[in-house]
Amino acid sequence: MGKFLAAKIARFTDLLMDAVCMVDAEGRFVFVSAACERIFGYAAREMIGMQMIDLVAPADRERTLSAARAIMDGQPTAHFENRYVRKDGKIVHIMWSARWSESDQLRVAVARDITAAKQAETMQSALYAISEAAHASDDLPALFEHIHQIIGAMLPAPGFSVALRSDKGGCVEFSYHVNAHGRTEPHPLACWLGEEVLRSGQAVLLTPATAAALPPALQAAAVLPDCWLGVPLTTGQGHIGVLMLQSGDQPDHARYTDQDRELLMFVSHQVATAIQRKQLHSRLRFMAQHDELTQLPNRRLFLDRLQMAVARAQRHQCRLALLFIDLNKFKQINDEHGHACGDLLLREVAHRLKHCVRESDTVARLGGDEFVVIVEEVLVADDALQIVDKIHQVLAAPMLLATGLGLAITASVGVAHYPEHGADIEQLMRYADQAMYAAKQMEEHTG
Ligand SMILES: Nc1nc2c(ncn2[C@@H]2O[C@H](COP(=O)(O)OP(=O)(O)OP(=O)(O)O)[C@@H](O)[C@H]2O)c(=O)[nH]1
Repeated sequence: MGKFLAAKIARFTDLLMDAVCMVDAEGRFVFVSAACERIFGYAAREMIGMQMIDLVAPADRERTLSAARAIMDGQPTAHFENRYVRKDGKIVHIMWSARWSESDQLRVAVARDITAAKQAETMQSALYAISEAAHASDDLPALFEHIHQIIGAMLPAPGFSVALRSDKGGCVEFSYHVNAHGRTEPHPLACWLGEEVLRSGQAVLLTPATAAALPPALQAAAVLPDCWLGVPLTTGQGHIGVLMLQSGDQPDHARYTDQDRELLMFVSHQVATAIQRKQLHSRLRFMAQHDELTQLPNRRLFLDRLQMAVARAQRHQCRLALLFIDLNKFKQINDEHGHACGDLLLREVAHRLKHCVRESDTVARLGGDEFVVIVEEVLVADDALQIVDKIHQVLAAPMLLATGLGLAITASVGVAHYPEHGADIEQLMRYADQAMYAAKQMEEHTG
């Protein structure tokens, strides 16, 4: 090829969508085609003489240097991918094909900007991962942790919060909150951001440069070197909450950009749907396991809990007590004051029974006016008897119902102890039921 033609071709490389670069043995750019300015943001004259590695994103430097060494050892590379930091601080994803020219002592490389394709791929896999997480997570806290991991793989997210619209009013309640130091109280800035995003329904990007727009009390906090990004969680029912990221003390190029905001907005729809699905699932599960009137565990959940409590007591060789409680003459209350008044009384009884035991013990409603209590870690039989006394006392205190009526009620209580009165749940329940029946007989004779 004549010298004249070669010079012409060199000029045509400016037309290429891909960039052509030449790097010398010391790793400095000696030639860059015009496309480099579009991809890297530096003019050709600025790039010439720069160390190639200085432009590579720090996390990819080691990998890039070892690929460069392999190329210089005579192994041409066709699809090497790494990330560069543009002059404006944005990250670009590049796919390289490169070869070492021994005679020219130059590495000749063609670079393709694959950022858009990479982002689409990232977004696609994040959307898929979020919908998978909605199935794989047992409950909302587990789902939030999953979502934190998924979003943390796309964007820096040492700080991550999900705040949901409170049932009680228009404001937000933090359902998940982690910052770079672990789980702490939400920062006042996070609270403000949550309210602001929910109020406006718009994404908000807070950087130290935008701190002046904040309420004066928060401005000092926002001068920290980190960025905040909040996006609404939107479903068909409107804005159900806010997703917030906090960058932590990151170098400039790791701060959030408008691109990140768009990415998070896009993903947030999937997150909102996943949260809503999980909330609905949790509500359905709660309804299947609890009594609608008193919100206490129902018979099914009680049987599960009793089974587990007996297994635990067996394993640790400790005791437990099972209390069967049946209200006395409850039918009369219904008959004299009406069913609605009976309902209020059952609710109040449930509330009082719960206060007779520890949080870890179970109070359940078997149906009608029958309640049960599982008391774990009972040391001596007397412990359970003290609880029985307490139950009689709390029920005897008149219950001021919403109707203004004050009613007192008594109950018959039967107690079964594990292991003395039964080795399994059937035996224990039979014993407690009989003991309760005996107590009722006694009550009827004496009362
Ligand atoms: N208000 C209300 N009443 C209920 C509910 N479930 C069952 N009942 C009523 O509870 C009453 C239970 O009657 P009984 O088993 O005879 O109980 P009791 O009147 O306390 O009789 P003793 O236990 O022998 O003292 C019945 O009248 C049922 O209709 C409920 O959810 N709400």
